[in-house]
Amino acid sequence: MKLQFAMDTLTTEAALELAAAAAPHVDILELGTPLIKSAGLSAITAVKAAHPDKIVFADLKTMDAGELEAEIAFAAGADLVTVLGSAGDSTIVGAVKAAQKHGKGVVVDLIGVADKPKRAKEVVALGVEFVEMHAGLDEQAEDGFTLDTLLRDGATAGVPFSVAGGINAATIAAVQESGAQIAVAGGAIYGAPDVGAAAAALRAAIV
Ligand SMILES: O=C(CO)[C@H](O)[C@H](O)COP(=O)(O)O
Repeated sequence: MKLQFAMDTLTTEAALELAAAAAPHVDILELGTPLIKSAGLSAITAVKAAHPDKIVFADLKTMDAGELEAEIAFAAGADLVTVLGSAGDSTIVGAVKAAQKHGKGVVVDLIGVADKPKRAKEVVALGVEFVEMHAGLDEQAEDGFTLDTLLRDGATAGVPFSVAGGINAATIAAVQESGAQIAVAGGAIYGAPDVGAAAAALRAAIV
């Protein structure tokens, strides 16, 4: 299972600092949606330039204009971009078209989608690389939140998937057991006093 570090910060400088500390322990460096909104596409270029050996993931969460939004992120250096699963098929197909042009990939984020296994199968048939079984920061803060539903949805979808939803050192083993190809961790790494050590601990928990 690969480890993806979601850098939910607001400046390119902060992202570069986080990436430098975590990079030895992670496979994928994600520029979080707030970072891209705050710093712009140049943040993608800066992270890719600093870490050309890593997969750079631009969490665009595109809902419309799929081809255009994916195109500008790939041109800026992204290897993977996200489109929302609640977007129309034509938006996803547009992003896939841009990915094919650049030899890159599209990930569909299933945040907010009620029937995640059903939508996962549909979007993989449209040509996306994998889906993200995702509970966002707000959903994680709701009473009674648990990762279990996401893990069950991933296991039953029958397509390649990642999981994101507050994964930490205590829960990453369950993510791996669910069959996920990628575990996404944000707060557990960037919120730790020692970012490198936190990333290393998550890596060590993957068997
Ligand atoms: O995309 C996101 C929020 O929409 C986050 O980057 C994702 O949820 C991973 O961060 P965390 O591990 O803190 O949940």
